[in-house]
Amino acid sequence: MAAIEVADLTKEYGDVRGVDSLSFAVEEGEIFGFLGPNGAGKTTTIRTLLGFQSPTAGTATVLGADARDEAALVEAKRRIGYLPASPAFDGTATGREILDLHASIKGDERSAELLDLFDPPVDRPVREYSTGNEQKLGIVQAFMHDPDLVVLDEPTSGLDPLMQRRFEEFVRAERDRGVTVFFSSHVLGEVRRVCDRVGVLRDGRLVTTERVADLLGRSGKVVRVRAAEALTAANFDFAGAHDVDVHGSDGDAVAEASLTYTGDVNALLERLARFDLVDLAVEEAPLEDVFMRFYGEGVDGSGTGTDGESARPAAASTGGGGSDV
Ligand SMILES: Nc1ncnc2c1ncn2[C@@H]1O[C@H](COP(=O)(O)OP(=O)(O)OP(=O)(O)O)[C@@H](O)[C@H]1O
Repeated sequence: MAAIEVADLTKEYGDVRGVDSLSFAVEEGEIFGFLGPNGAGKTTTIRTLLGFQSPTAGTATVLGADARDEAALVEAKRRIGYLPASPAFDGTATGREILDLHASIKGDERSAELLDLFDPPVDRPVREYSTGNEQKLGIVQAFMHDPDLVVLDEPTSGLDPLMQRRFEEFVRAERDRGVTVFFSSHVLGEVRRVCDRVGVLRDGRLVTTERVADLLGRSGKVVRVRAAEALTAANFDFAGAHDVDVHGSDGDAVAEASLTYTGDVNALLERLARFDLVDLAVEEAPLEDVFMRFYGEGVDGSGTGTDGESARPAAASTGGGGSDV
């Protein structure tokens, strides 16, 4: 049985479409990343899954419980951990009081261990917490009753890089213990390091669900060439070469070129062997480029779009920079 099953799920807020006919499943014991630009419908999906709002159409089950069946969901939630996008803790309570309350409702198998790891200042009232500390308290709360399924809405927003890495290691270790983790994220580096599979949402619709390894494998390699001779774009006019960029031609002692390559690597080496090479680097395509193809306008969702250039304006509109989108 899948830990989460969503079939034709639609949620409308009056005239506003939250999500539209989503169908996907999250298998037990996997880490599933849920990605999409602002307003794509990630939080809507999560809130509908957990029964905080009812779907307009379609079905969702979590640990076998129908999200519309309150009694079944209450039972299932004992085995579910949840970190909302903006945890709304009672600001007057201390972190410890909040965890104690959670323990009285869902149990406490491991808060001591989690507090050692994430270390929010539990003796202070939450209104004095920084955003990151609030997030750390939320992570402790989500995992302290040792749930089978954990649903996390942007769990690392506000965490410093050290804590982000600690969280990533922790989540992978949880997966290795058999815990299912479903989390939404904008941080592609994190998704790449942590997730087994991803679902990509855009405008309320699922553009793809795919294994991260397959996504990267299919997206090709970034190839950088330095040669002790003039190069022109025509030198790279062969099957599998895209986005060719050549610097330095006649008159320069060394010319450089970069391209994205999606073909057979032996054929690439055969081609490159014709040049007097000074240096060669073949790297995995950055996940940013891969996702921009899905996020960008006019991509059909088949996952085979390769026009990274036309997708870039949409990248800017997501407000992200660096590894965030
Ligand atoms: N309570 C609501 N009432 C009306 N519209 C809503 C409500 N909640 C969400 N929406 C709309 O539904 C769409 C999806 O929003 P949602 O918050 O699910 O996106 P998201 O992917 O989580 O975005 P973000 O990355 O910014 O958190 C948006 O158009 C949003 O404006």
